[in-house]
Amino acid sequence: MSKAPVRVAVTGAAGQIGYSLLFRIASGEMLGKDQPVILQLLDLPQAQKAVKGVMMELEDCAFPLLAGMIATDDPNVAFKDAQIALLVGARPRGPGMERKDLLSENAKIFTVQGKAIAEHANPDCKVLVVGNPCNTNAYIAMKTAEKVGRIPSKNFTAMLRLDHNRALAQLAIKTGRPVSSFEHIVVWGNHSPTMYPDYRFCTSNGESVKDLINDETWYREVFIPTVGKRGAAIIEARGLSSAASAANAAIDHIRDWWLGTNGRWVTMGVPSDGSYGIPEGIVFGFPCVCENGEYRIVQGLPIDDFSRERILATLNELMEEREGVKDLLG
Ligand SMILES: NC(=O)C1=CN([C@@H]2O[C@H](COP(=O)(O)OP(=O)(O)OC[C@H]3O[C@@H](n4cnc5c(N)ncnc54)[C@H](O)[C@@H]3O)[C@@H](O)[C@H]2O)C=CC1
Ligand SMILES: O=C([O-])CC(=O)C(=O)O
Repeated sequence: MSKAPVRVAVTGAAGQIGYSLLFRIASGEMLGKDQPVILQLLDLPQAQKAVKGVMMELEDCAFPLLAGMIATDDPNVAFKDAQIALLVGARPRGPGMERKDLLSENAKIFTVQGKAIAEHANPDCKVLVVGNPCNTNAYIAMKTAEKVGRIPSKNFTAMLRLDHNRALAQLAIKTGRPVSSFEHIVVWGNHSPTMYPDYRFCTSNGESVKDLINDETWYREVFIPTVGKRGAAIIEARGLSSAASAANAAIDHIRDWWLGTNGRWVTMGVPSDGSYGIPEGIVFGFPCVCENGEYRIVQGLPIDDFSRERILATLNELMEEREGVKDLLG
């Protein structure tokens, strides 16, 4: 017997990430090739015509797993009974803008959507915030939802997976080894240039990547800034922010959370439970493993002086962002 469809809400459905994301969800790449889905698409009133166009193309793919879809500009309708909510819709960064510039503009969206999720979504809804600044937007949605109290706070996550994937790609290029040979990369902190891609635990076919590369200057002066500033480099090159790679990372994040990682580490932005001294509730990139639809922060990793400094820098930025939205949260 076929499985009951899973309701997946996607905001910003008419946008460039939406255009890469929706087709892959409908084809089964996110929840599995035997899992039907119903897409619940949210966008602004002025984007409804474009959403209809995307739905026409989804129809034309004749995806066997696409069990239904709706388009709406009402968050209460979009999140109704959703088991997964992908919050993509927000204004993206243009050339020369930093993520901070987006903070106040996009923050309001996430109070409205956090409340709508809390009131209408499935009580175990898994939320991934992609729209930037994604860590703080996830924090805003979580805090707003906490006032209603139906959805566990730990279900509000932010997308650090693109940074994780970017770090893997840079290591593969540097060593000439396949991406699939690497394990145990971590990207700590904020999805911003302060993030800390940490290769100290990373192995390739069981060998230490740090020893293999054996070049601390490359690590500190090339690898870390290349990964941290990759978003800006894409904007510079394309004139638009990353979209297909962002959609791919969103698929990876939810797929691993939903189906498990078999012990592999993945980076997820999750509300801190106090691990590694990160204040509770701050949405922070941590190494996680996923099993049975739950994630768990990998514990007990040693933090040396350099790492402590980097982790504190990205934490301080997140604390400032939190301070910046305090008034919105009442
Ligand atoms: N966390 C990450 O790694 C990444 C995050 N991003 C972020 O993802 C977001 C979306 O990027 P794109 O798809 O390229 O942008 P886009 O401008 O192409 O699309 C955004 C869509 O969101 C819609 N939208 C705006 N406000 C909305 C609201 N209140 N409710 C529902 N829909 C709304 C717009 O109408 C538009 O259709 C941006 O914030 C961008 O910075 C992008 C790449 C990576
Ligand atoms: O940099 C941006 O604004 C888009 C983004 O988050 C990324 O590509 O990492």
